[in-house]
Amino acid sequence: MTFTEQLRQEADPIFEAIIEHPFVRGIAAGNVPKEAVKHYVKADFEYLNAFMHVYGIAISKCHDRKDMAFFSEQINFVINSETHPHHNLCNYIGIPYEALQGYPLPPSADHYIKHMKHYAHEGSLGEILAALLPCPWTYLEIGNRLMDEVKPDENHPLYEWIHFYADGEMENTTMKLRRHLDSWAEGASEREKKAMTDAFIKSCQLEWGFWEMSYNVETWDLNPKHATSTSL
Ligand SMILES: Cc1ncc(C[n+]2csc(CCO)c2C)c(N)n1
Repeated sequence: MTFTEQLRQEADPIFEAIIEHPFVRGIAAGNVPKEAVKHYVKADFEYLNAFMHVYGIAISKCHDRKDMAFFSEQINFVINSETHPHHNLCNYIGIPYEALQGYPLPPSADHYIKHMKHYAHEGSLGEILAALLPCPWTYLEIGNRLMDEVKPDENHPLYEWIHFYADGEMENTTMKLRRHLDSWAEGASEREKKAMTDAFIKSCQLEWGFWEMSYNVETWDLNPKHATSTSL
């Protein structure tokens, strides 16, 4: 079994919990509560900014041009393409995308980006890859499962969202990250493999937490003053 196959096996209960999460079930049924979608898009816009920062730091740790090119292509993909599913969600709730940008991250999303930035600043390239991988991998599996289960037609309000994540590009990104991480793991010590596993499993849990945060419209209830600026 490859290293990333082992990671996937260990994280299986979390992947299942994500697929069964009420927000994801709502995407399947085309009836997610609009407040939850609004909360998700606000947080995800900022999450994607943080994700690009992490890719940028990953580039600074690469020695190989092929790896630099991969991360730089991914930054382009996030800027130019990850906006499509957001536009689909904005159309679904009838709110312009621009109105949902520049908000502070709720606690669980804040935790997730700080977790990734921790590995970006303190970790090896292997640890960064492990922290990043659940992002495309969980979405790829959501997309594939919803395509199989729902087989949405163009009248489904979240048709584009589902198609976007079930698309070959998501598979491609996931496979490239996996291959890179698998080859890194071949030369890694037991201690580093443990750190990479920890980074991966926590990112999977934080992916679940992001759906939960959106569905429950989580806020910094007890400390509103500190929630007034984006905390990137
Ligand atoms: C919380 C959260 N997790 C994952 C994604 C999906 N996603 C974000 S960036 C990216 C490209 C990776 O190179 C993908 C697939 C999301 N939108 N929000």
